[in-house]
Amino acid sequence: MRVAVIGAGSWATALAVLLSRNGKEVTMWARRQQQIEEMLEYRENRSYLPGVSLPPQLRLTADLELALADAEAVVLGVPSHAVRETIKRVAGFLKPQQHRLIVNTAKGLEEGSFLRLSQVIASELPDVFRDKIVVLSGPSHAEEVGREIPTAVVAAAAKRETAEAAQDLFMSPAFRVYTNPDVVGVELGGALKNIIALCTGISDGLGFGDNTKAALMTRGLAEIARLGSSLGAQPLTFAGLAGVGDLIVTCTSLHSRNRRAGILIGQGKKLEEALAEIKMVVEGVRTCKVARSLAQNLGVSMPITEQAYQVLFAGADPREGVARLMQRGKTHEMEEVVLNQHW
Ligand SMILES: NC(=O)c1ccc[n+]([C@@H]2O[C@H](COP(=O)([O-])OP(=O)(O)OC[C@H]3O[C@@H](n4cnc5c(N)ncnc54)[C@H](O)[C@@H]3O)[C@@H](O)[C@H]2O)c1
Ligand SMILES: O=P(O)(O)OC[C@H](O)CO
Repeated sequence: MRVAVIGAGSWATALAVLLSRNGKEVTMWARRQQQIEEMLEYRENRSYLPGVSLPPQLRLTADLELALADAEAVVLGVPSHAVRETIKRVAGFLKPQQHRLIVNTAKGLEEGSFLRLSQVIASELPDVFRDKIVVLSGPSHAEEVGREIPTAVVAAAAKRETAEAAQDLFMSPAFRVYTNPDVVGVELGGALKNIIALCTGISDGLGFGDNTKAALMTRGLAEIARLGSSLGAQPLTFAGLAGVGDLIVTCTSLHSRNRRAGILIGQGKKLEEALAEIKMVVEGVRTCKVARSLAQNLGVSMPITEQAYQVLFAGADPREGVARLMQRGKTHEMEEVVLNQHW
């Protein structure tokens, strides 16, 4: 299968390398010609994925039409805020008979519309492409995938054949792909865990310990599942790779940009300073704003997300945010379940 990878950041590059190694004919598109020149010169994406060689057969271009010209699968690897403008441009070159798979790999929610990214993509494409959209998510840092470190992810699509086509495309000895029909849950798990990763980073930056991190991750997963279920996700999905799996990797890995940004904020840096230092996209920041509004609109309780919002956008002291979480009113651990039973 011929593949166009759209974007040339860390994740797009790691996936383009993986697909090339899988024997696919891959063209990777970057919006800046200068980045293409750099990658052509060094056969390495030094800015976003240093230390990983670009296979000689991987083609590179800043010409979007050329990238899509003979592709059958399109893999979108741009940040969430760029998904709509990118798919709008891509749409102009898509042909229903030729382009059989549209894979989104970004993790986020659209500001303003509150849409999941597969919904954003669907809204910009003719109906004939609806069943070709797949979401690839799960615990997968580019730095490790680029080095062929064993990784397992999940491909979610409304149609089973579509998810299986993505599974066939990406599957390799070091990259195991499961399928899942729950697009809503897989997308929300991938997007919302970034907020919790910022929080565990803040906790680490404040000098708190593993107990605090475990509490944030566990209660974070509870509020992810609460919002997800209210939006139609299957609760069990949050126990899978796109849920707890991605939460674990992002909250504990040194590769995580969200966690690293959180550490800097916990150490006293302003949000803008932290983002400038990380340089790469920190999706949890925008997602926090969107998720907080969604939760408020739906009447869903997300106390950790609320405190993250206060710290990121309202100038709250992170230490006081943790104190407010610790001193909330008493509650059951499984309140949604327990309150509906005799106990
Ligand atoms: N890095 C990972 O390990 C990883 C793993 C899984 C998923 N993701 C997701 O993939 C998405 C991309 O993340 P990343 O890590 O590759 O980011 P990155 O910061 O490494 O790279 C972002 C790339 O997008 C480009 N870009 C920025 N604005 C753009 C625009 N308006 N149009 C087109 N291109 C634009 C940048 O020039 C850069 O090349 C995110 O949603 C992230 O959550 C990342
Ligand atoms: O580096 P992060 O925090 O953006 O996380 C990247 C991926 O989502 C991990 O699966």
